[in-house]
Amino acid sequence: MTVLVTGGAGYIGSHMVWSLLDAGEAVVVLDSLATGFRWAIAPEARFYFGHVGDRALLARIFAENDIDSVIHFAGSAIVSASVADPLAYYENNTANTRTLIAATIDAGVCNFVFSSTAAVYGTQDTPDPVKETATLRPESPYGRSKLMSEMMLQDAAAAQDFRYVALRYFNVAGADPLGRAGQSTAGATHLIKVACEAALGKRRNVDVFGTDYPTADGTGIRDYIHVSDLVAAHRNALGYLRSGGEPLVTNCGYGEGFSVLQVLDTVRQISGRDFRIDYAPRRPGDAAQVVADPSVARMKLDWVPTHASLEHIIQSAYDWEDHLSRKNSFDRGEDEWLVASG
Ligand SMILES: NC(=O)c1ccc[n+]([C@@H]2O[C@H](COP(=O)([O-])OP(=O)(O)OC[C@H]3O[C@@H](n4cnc5c(N)ncnc54)[C@H](O)[C@@H]3O)[C@@H](O)[C@H]2O)c1
Ligand SMILES: O=c1ccn([C@@H]2O[C@H](COP(=O)(O)OP(=O)(O)O[C@H]3O[C@H](CO)[C@H](O)[C@H](O)[C@H]3O)[C@@H](O)[C@H]2O)c(=O)[nH]1
Repeated sequence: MTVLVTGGAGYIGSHMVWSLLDAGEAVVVLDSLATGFRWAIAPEARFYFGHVGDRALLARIFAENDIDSVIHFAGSAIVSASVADPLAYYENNTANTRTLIAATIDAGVCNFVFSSTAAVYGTQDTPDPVKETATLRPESPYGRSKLMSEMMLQDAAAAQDFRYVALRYFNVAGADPLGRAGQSTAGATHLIKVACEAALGKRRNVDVFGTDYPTADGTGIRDYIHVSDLVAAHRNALGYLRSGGEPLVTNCGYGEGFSVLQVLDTVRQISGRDFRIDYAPRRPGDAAQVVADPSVARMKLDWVPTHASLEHIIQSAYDWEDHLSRKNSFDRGEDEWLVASG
């Protein structure tokens, strides 16, 4: 049995591929390399260069491989970019996901794990950890594009022999403890990566977006989850579906929130380096506070996080950033050649 991982050249997908291979699974990756990297895909995985929206390519991939499950990471993931270009987000996150769901069902494959997001919740009435049953008020086209995909999955599962787990990730950060993968995104906007880059002198400063939120220090609060724990939740989701589990939507977060200023202080402590901080207006589409209630994942998926510490997350993100700084230009040249040659 083989697992198709879309977006397997990206940050989270590349960790997933390593984890599946570690567990003895066969893995096929489909990625357009829009934001991912050929070198980030573990060599033992079979790689198809192309788009999730390409129905003919999907049919070929299903025909050429003994796929029993799909894990769908491919997508566009930046909240502010979705505000600037909403239709691009509805196309890549909603329309292309529809194509993939249809091709998966056509191929007779019935297990589907989907990358959803805490951005489906938006700001809630209370600062309590949010449950899956909360009222959904996405504040950005990104959140809405993912929520529509969840709805398609729900409707498809009601009508077909098709089951899914939608994992609503909170803020994913950190890197593979074995140093094989990490977040390499060019022009990254995620707070922990941005702060590690600043600590290493790759950025001039860090902007704090909003100091007037209704939180203890006025800055946004998020639930940061280590990428290895997130990937473990996907492995459990796969096991759950393969043993006949019913469709499930569940949070993936720890249930503890940290403010932007707390994160920046921790990056300073761990790196031992100071960097410039500027206070800036709120970023469009951002919610004040988003913290998970993780009880459904614990109960239904037997998910037991083992990396739940902000210091540990930041240490691994910083180590990866340091590693990236030392990557030589030969690697970059090789990657460009592979993109050009497809
Ligand atoms: N990083 C987070 O904090 C976070 C939080 C919640 C949800 N997510 C979701 O997790 C998924 C992975 O995010 P990531 O942080 O690894 O992002 P990423 O940009 O590093 O990875 C996305 C990968 O998908 C590929 N891709 C994009 N569109 C494609 C298409 N149409 N066809 C084929 N490949 C395509 C990219 O080249 C890239 O390799 C996304 O769906 C994102 O919305 C991420
Ligand atoms: O340079 C920066 C970057 C971020 N922030 C702040 O830090 C917090 C976290 O921002 P990120 O950009 O790291 O992450 P988001 O919360 O915007 O979004 C991330 O988590 C979401 C779920 O909560 C979505 O899933 C989405 O895919 C993913 O990008 C926010 O309060 C943001 O305003 C800053 O102050 N300065």
